[in-house]
Amino acid sequence: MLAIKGVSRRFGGKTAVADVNLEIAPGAFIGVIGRSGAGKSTLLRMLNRLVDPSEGTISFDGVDVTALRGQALRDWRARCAMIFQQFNLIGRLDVLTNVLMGRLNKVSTASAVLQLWGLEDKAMALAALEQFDIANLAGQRADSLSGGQQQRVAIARALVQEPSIILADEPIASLDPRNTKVVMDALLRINKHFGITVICNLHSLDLARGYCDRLIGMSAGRVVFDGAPAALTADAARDLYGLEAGEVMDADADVKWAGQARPASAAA
Ligand SMILES: Nc1ncnc2c1ncn2[C@@H]1O[C@H](COP(=O)(O)OP(=O)(O)OP(=O)(O)O)[C@@H](O)[C@H]1O
Repeated sequence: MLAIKGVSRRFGGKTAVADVNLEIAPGAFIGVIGRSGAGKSTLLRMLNRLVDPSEGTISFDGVDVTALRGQALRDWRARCAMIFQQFNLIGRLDVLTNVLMGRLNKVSTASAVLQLWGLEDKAMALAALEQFDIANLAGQRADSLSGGQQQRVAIARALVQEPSIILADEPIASLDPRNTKVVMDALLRINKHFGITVICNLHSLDLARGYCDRLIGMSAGRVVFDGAPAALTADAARDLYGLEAGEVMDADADVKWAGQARPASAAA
């Protein structure tokens, strides 16, 4: 169980996240939604300690992760893998080596520096690529891939970290609709097939409704909605997004997703 208690983060005089209290059960697929600047990225980045809270605590299975230092902090970051909008791959390296980077925390420092990967690690990395139908790209340079392929490599890299939680910060923001679906399906597969908790910041309300089983709506740093997608009425969504509502809401979204938890093609 991930427990966030009284967490706030200020940058100078600006409060990015204000007094957030949440409990997140293992195996959830959470969508964090809200307009630009609502505090979604800051919240996610605090969970794996890329940013430290100004106040409050974050604990996982009873361990205070806000107090971790050194190796214990590195171990937590490995358990709490992050996926970014811009993929964060090493472009000049091949796909397999990029995925193996997810094993860095599991091998000795000497092996990591010399990039001496064991057969088991390589097999694991290849298996992860196979999960997302891109094992055939293992030998290609990462920067020769399309955005959707690169994001699947990043998801495979996260998977070989053997994480308990995957944090995805706007993972589809730079992708076209076809690749958006491929990447969201990959995250759904990670969640349903491997039971890994996924917490995903999403700009599109339609996607959040379609893929997530719980939505956390943020506004001006505060959590203003927390519930099942079906509980987020069109009026509540308009309150959450204000002037951006038209941009993020499909006019027929309520109808489209009514009684349909997630896209059938995405089933694990
Ligand atoms: N490192 C920083 N220094 C100063 N201000 C920051 C920093 N990071 C975030 N902020 C501010 O905190 C607020 C919340 O930002 P955050 O990026 O968490 O929002 P967001 O909901 O993820 O927005 P977006 O959807 O545009 O990414 C914004 O006003 C932002 O300008």
